[in-house]
Amino acid sequence: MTTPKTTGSPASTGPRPPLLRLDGVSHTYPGPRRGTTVLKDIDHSFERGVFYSILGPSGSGKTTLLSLAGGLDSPTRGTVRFAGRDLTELGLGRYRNRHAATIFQQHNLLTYMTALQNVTAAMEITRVRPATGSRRARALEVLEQVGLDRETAGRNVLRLSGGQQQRVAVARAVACEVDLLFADEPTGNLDEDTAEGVIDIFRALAHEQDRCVVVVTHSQRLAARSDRVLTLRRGRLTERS
Ligand SMILES: Nc1ncnc2c1ncn2[C@@H]1O[C@H](COP(=O)(O)OP(=O)(O)OP(=O)(O)O)[C@@H](O)[C@H]1O
Repeated sequence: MTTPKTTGSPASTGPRPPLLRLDGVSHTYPGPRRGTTVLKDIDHSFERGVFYSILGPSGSGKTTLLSLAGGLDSPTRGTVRFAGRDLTELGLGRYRNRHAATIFQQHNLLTYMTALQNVTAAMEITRVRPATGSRRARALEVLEQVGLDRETAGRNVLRLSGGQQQRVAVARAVACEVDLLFADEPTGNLDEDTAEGVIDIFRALAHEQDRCVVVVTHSQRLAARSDRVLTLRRGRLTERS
């Protein structure tokens, strides 16, 4: 998947906009009185080639931030821009199908499909054309990378353990070859070795394939292996120097 090189008029020659830019982003969930404001006036850029982690206490709004950045919801105030284009103008569905993949805490796998079919179906939606071989072959390769062999790949996802389902979700997002990959606690259900393997994949996506990877986590270990550590607290996002 490629990022549009320019925005605005074809004649524009200014510097390239950030891959993802949040400007004045605030988010309030409806509720009694004025509702609950979870995110407050967040300004931040996410760039290619960088693996970010976002830490923060439970309930601080990490998942909310990820859902706005991943185009699953729109902020109540402010803008989210992909390569300079407002997501509402680009279309959230189009953004999710072409440019951003999210690994959810609940995996969100299609439960009537096998692990392999979950990966190939997502590749079809994002129109991935592997450099060599078929989508099926590429899907099996990525599943293998996350430690799932052919036999496991051919099983219905409901017949997999929680950790195996999590790995299918990681493989599905990786195989989509989009510019931005978001993940909510992607190593939460995994043993140490498998978790390290998943972190290795995220690092390689950022550093070798120039993608942007943003991971929400409670794991200091994962954060220590990311390039930039952000902290969300009381609705504000700050970067650890
Ligand atoms: N759909 C919703 N409607 C109303 N309130 C919500 C909704 N989703 C989340 N919240 C509230 O927003 C706040 C932030 O939730 P969020 O899930 O973003 O936090 P988090 O930092 O990801 O938490 P955790 O680390 O426990 O997963 C919480 O107080 C939560 O109860």
